[in-house]
Amino acid sequence: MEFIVDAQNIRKSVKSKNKNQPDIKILRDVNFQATAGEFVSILGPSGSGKTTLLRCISGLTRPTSGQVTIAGKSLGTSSERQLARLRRTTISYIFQSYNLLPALPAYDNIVLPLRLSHQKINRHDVKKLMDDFNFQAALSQYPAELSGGEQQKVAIARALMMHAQVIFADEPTGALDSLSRQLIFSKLRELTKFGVCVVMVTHDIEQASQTDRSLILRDGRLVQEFTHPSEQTLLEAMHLAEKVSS
Ligand SMILES: Nc1ncnc2c1ncn2[C@@H]1O[C@H](COP(=O)(O)OP(=O)(O)OP(=O)(O)O)[C@@H](O)[C@H]1O
Repeated sequence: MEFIVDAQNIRKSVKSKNKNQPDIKILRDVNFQATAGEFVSILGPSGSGKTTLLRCISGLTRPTSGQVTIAGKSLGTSSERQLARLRRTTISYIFQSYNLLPALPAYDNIVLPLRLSHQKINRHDVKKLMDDFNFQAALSQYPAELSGGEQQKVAIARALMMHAQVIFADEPTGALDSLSRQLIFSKLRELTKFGVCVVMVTHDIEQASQTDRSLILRDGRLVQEFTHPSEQTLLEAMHLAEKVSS
C-alpha cells in the first residue's frame, strides 16, 4: 500500500533540566502510516506525547531518531529549503495555540501562506469558507479582538486555503462550541473525500469515532489502534490508558 505519511521508529528525547537526570523520552519507537483520503485521529492522556508526535510526523520537529516520509519525500534527508517547500506545497498544520500574527487582521492572516507562496488569492473563497464556518466577526478584525473560537476558525481557514495533500490538526476544535465543532469537522471530512489525508489530535471521543481510524498514545507509545471505532470502544480504551498511564 502507498502511504502518504510513513513514519518509522520515531523516538524523541529532550535533555532534562537537571543535568544529573537522564534525557526525557517523549516518544518511544512510534510507527505511523496514513493513506491519501484517510482521516486518522490520535488520542491519549494529557502529556502522552500527542503534540510531539504530530510535530515529528509533519516535519515541524526533527525526531531524535527514525524516518519520516511524506508524499514520497524523506524528511530526514531534506534540506531546510526542501522542507520549507514541502510545508508550502504539501502539508498544512493547524496549531493548538493558533499561531496567528497579532499585527495582521483576520483576512491577512488567512491569506498569508498564499501570499508567501505567490498564489492567487480569491477574496470570495475566503469569505465563503468563513461563512461555512459560521464566523461571526469581521475579517478586518485583529486576533486580539477575536474570541478564542474565532481565532481558531481563522487558524483553520489559513491551513485549508493552501489545498494541502496532508493536514495535521492539533485539537482543531478545542475552543469551539458544538455547532462550530461540527462545521469544522464536516469540512475536514469533506476534504478527505477529495483525497486529502487528515491526521488529527483530539480529546473529543465523539469526533474521533467518526474518523476512519483511531490510535491511542500512552507514555510515548502507540498502544492501540481501532478501525471505524465506536464511541464506546474509544471511551473504554481511553479509560484504560488514563488508568495505567505513569
Ligand atoms: N521541549 C520539551 N522539553 C521538555 N519536556 C517536553 C518538551 N516538549 C514536550 N515535553 C513533555 O513531553 C510530554 C509530552 O508532551 P506533549 O505536548 O507532546 O503531550 P500531549 O499528549 O500533546 O499533551 P496535551 O494533551 O496536554 O496537549 C509532556 O510531559 C511534556 O511536558
